[in-house]
Amino acid sequence: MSEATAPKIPVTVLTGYLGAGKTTLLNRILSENHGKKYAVIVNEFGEIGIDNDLIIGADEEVFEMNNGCICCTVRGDLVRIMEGLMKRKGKFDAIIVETTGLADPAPVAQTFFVDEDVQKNARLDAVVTVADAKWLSDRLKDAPEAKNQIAFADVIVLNKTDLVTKPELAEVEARIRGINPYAKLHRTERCSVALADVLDRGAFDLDRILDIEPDFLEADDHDHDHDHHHHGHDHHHHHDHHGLKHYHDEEMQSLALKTDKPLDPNVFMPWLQNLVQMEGQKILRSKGILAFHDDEDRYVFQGVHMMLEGNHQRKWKEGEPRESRLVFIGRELPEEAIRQGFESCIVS
Ligand SMILES: Nc1nc2c(ncn2[C@@H]2O[C@H](COP(=O)(O)OP(=O)(O)OP(=O)(O)O)[C@@H](O)[C@H]2O)c(=O)[nH]1
Repeated sequence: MSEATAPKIPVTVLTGYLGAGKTTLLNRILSENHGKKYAVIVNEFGEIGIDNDLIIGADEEVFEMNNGCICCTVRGDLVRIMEGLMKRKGKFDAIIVETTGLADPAPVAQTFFVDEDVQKNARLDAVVTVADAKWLSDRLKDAPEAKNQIAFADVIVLNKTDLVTKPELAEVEARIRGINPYAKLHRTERCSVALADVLDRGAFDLDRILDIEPDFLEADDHDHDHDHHHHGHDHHHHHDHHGLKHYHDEEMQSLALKTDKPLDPNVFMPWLQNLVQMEGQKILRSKGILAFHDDEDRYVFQGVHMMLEGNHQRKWKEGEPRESRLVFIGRELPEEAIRQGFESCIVS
């Protein structure tokens, strides 16, 4: 097939606020028996890549864009990775981009319309937003990214229905519908949706997006304004690319910890539980891969506010450095206390 008539590769943008279930959905997609080859691009907030390690699916190629939101700077990265993938066209059936929970999906979606090379070869199939039934209502009050993620969605996976009552679920669904009445919505536990409900939807609706963002198709250059808005006590950073707004929550911090010495599980687990119990309002998200003393298996933990989950994931591989890596994401993180607490869990 000639370049001009070759079908464009569908791209699914997977978004949703911190801890909503994006990686859970991605893993579900990748581990199904779909017979397709996906390229996955992940973008993480925080200095140490942990998500990359939590994505299962041996066959997929995972490209990592680290540090920061997919926005003015990281978008260059996205374009570069996309261009690299296009050179290997035919090797992939589809591309999935998992954004950080703090990314505004608008500039990501925009890349597929304003970058000429990308636009020639790929088409945005759908923006799929995972919404956390337990925490979304709170985040709609204090995180503009969360609202934009809902507004831009073609498909919404309203996840963690197990953590809320029926009336709470109806309430959060009504809030979502107030922002986006159009998206197809699926209520899920552990993101259990049929693949066909999220992939190859042909759902991205440019006209609707132009209603929300009239300047969506304006290619931006480098002269963006930076101004600051105060939303209540929160401080957000707002770029205006010829009218296309996207936001950064400048109070959001990430704290990464690392050690190559083993941790004592009998000290670490109570410390972590106590920490998220006490500071779970400020710590929105935590996760880590841990090497415990006298333990042949890697331990993975995940936290969203004060809720924690953890399990042994697999054996440490031969030659793999037995290193513990953790990240805490939140506002006003008690950094010193966290560092000291962590140090005290190291077996000396
Ligand atoms: N109770 C409950 N927990 C869930 C559900 N879905 C996912 N989780 C848990 O929520 C946590 C976060 O899930 P992830 O899939 O890592 O969320 P994410 O959106 O990729 O997180 P970030 O990439 O850090 O923003 C994990 O501990 C999951 O096991 C659900 O339906 N119910």
